[in-house]
Amino acid sequence: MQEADVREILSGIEDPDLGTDIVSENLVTNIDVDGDTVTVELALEAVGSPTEESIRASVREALEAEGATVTIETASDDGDDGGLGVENIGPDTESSTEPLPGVSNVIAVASGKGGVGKSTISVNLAAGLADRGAEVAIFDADMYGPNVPRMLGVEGAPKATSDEKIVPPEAHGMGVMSIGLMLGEDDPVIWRGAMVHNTLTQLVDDVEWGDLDYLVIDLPPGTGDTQLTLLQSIPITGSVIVTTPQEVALEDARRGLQMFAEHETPVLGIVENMSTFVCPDCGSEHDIFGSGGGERFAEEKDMPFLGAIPLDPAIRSGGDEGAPIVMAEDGETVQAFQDMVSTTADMVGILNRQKHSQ
Ligand SMILES: Nc1ncnc2c1ncn2[C@@H]1O[C@H](COP(=O)(O)OP(=O)(O)OP(=O)(O)O)[C@@H](O)[C@H]1O
Repeated sequence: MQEADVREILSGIEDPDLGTDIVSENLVTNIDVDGDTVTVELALEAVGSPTEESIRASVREALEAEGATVTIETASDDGDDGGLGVENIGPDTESSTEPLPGVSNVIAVASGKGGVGKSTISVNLAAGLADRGAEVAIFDADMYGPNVPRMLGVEGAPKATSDEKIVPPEAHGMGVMSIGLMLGEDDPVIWRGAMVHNTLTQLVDDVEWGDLDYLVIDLPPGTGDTQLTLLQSIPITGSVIVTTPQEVALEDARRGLQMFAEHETPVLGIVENMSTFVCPDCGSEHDIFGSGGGERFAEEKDMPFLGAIPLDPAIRSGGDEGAPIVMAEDGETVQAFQDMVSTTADMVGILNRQKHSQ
């Protein structure tokens, strides 16, 4: 088999989302043929995305059908975009700077309104991605309610390296950094506000994140200065907007969306949290905050809907005990979170592949 034959075979494989073949899309970044052994490098970066898994599987299948022994490498395999000689991929191509070296994707989780479950979604999204083998860290930028350490069972102050970088503590295989780990519990809220401008950007820069597939950032609720500072200072791949089905929360989500639009930050989609409550005693369904509002909102705004998470006391207890429910064995709530993780990773993949094909 020659390189040209491999290219020919691969040009018969279609990207299920973009509708183009993976060769014209520039997804195939290198082909190496040694007798019957073929090594293909693909510019796939969204670890945990079922669609990207299926593209890998199609490549393998197509080449194996021609009798080749196949190795597939992706940009994320060595945690280092440069390692494959792949240039100009990933979310940072347009900005040309890479403020967070070694970080492939930055997902910001936002909400217009407090208390809608933004931290819960951030923690379960991050843990779900890590569970699929991705290198993940989570940054809790919510200085008014820094819940992430508790939700992941992290205590104590982070350590520092000799060159004064902060090493985030680990939980469930993820690095966890939080303003909450730097602040005393009794520090006044007004002081927290004053810290924002000075420290937030620096804090992200000063942390030794290592090579990451995903950095998940739990933004403070609302659409104010803090959020803007973060959006301006970090190359965000895309944001996840969390809302409840309730009308007031949707109104705030609209404002959140406006903020992202003004800063030209792509939105990955909308998550509806605290959707239907299934009574554990009688099994009947109750729409305590309404239902379907998030999905309708996503439709109205022509945004992807990333999933509906039920109102389930097990989510709260998992959060209180430092054990994100997405990692539990089974059940409808776990499945709802798993689906949200899949759809979000798929959306990250689409954004990256779109950029790559341009
Ligand atoms: N789907 C759910 N079912 C049951 N409890 C939930 C659900 N989502 C979140 N909670 C609980 O609601 C509370 C608030 O959630 P969380 O802290 O994630 O919200 P938040 O939007 O990040 O809040 P804040 O605005 O304070 O940052 C927590 O106790 C959490 O465990």
